[in-house]
Amino acid sequence: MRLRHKPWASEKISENPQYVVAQPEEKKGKWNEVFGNDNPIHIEVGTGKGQFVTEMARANPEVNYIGIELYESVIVTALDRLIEAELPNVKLLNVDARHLTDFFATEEVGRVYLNFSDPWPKNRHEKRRLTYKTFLKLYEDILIKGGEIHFKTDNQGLFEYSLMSFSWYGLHLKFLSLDLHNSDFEGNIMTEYEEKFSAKGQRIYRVEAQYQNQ
Ligand SMILES: C[S@@+](CC[C@H](N)C(=O)[O-])C[C@H]1O[C@@H](n2cnc3c(N)ncnc32)[C@H](O)[C@@H]1O
Repeated sequence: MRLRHKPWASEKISENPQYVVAQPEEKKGKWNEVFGNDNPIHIEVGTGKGQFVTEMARANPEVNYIGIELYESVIVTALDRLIEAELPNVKLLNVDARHLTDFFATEEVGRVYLNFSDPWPKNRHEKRRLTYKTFLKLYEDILIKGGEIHFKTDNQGLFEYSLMSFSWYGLHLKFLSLDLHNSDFEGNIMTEYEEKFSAKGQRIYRVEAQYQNQ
């Protein structure tokens, strides 16, 4: 993700706490109160400019979505999208996913989406990959029993690594596709990166990984 310095982003984010939730650690264990219903909560880690969470929220009003993004200069575009969409079932958090357990209680999250996560191809950066074992432990700590990670990427190396990491952790792999756009998967909602890479002819890989802790 190419980052552009946007000095006004911080102000815009703090002016819109109904979309980019301020002090999210105070909402830990209370997200259903924030949304005002008992619907499941699905999170996207590394949400970028927010197309996926916004369109998922529009398509699935019975699910609450939270997009998590580290950079203000990126999340501010997702914020514009949410202001425009006026949907009650989607929020954003401007936080580092390394601290997910500060923001969500045990079994508070129904599903984790990882879309086009940064590949960090160098071995010495393995720990930064969002499918590294320490992240899988964080997701396990906040997901419902038998919860799932739904993962899409165009990056073959990251996909192979992630399949091994999921398997090593004991997750059960389902609906594995090596070419999502030429598969029988229905209802795919594209992310910004997915649109960009598939337009260049890149294949999209997808898998669902389920924790075996029911
Ligand atoms: C390659 S972009 C993909 C964006 C979007 N999911 C898509 O498919 O279009 C990855 C995003 O993940 C964010 N990200 C990476 N590590 C993160 C972390 N530890 N916590 C929160 N966001 C993170 C990056 O800032 C970047 O915006």
